[in-house]
Amino acid sequence: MSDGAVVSFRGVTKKFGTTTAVDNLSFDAEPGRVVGLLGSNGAGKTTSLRMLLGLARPTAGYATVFGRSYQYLPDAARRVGVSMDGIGELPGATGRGALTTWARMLGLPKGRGDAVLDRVGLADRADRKVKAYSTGMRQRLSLAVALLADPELLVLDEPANGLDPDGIRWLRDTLRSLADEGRTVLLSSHLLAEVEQTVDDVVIMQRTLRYAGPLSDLTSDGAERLEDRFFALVGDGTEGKAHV
Ligand SMILES: Nc1ncnc2c1ncn2[C@@H]1O[C@H](COP(=O)(O)OP(=O)(O)OP(=O)(O)O)[C@@H](O)[C@H]1O
Repeated sequence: MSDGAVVSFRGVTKKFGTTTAVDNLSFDAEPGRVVGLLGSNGAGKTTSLRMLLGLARPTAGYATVFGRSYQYLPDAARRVGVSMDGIGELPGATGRGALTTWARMLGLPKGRGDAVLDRVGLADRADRKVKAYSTGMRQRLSLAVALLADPELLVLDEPANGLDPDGIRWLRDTLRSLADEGRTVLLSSHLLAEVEQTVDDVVIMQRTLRYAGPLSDLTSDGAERLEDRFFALVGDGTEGKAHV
């Protein structure tokens, strides 16, 4: 682990029966950086994030947050904000109601929900039922839940999915300002064009690690596009029926 890494993967492998979803994955996420975990559909991104959060057990290797396994990290639910399908969803509640419930569970003041609703641009739709939200509004609400406890690390699984161009720009600016505040953001995505304008560092995986480091090193300071480098590293989509 490098000194002070917020997230570390070391030789992480996950097998589901005879399928190897993740194979010997190692990388670090450094403080104050926006790190994009990139890969085609089925590359193992969500499985990797689930292992980081203690939701799946590695077959080999280990992943840590702030130097510890998530399940042994004191105050983990406050220090690590998570946006991932199936986590924090309360479709029968209103946006405000869902955040109030989560704030209570995290031992936070009730007003905290309104603060994050404002930050994600949902204040004027706070009293609508979540089940009536569009996909983009659900993404914003999910980020609001992740931000509730003012976490040092955000782990976001495909946060750009379902956002319109305005939403993508909003997400980019929001993630940048979160990193400027000293937070670390680890996000997964297969939307290369959006990621290219958002992240500082990239981790490209296709079951195994293909690249980890600054985006600028990969794209020769803008001379090459991320998409071209991505396909050179993972193949053209025929391997594992990749689709990006
Ligand atoms: N619980 C599970 N049981 C069996 N196989 C699984 C399970 N979870 C994931 N897999 C398999 O592991 C591989 C990696 O899946 P994963 O969801 O991590 O990929 P991903 O990169 O997040 O893909 P996507 O971009 O499509 O969400 C796939 O082949 C998937 O079918």
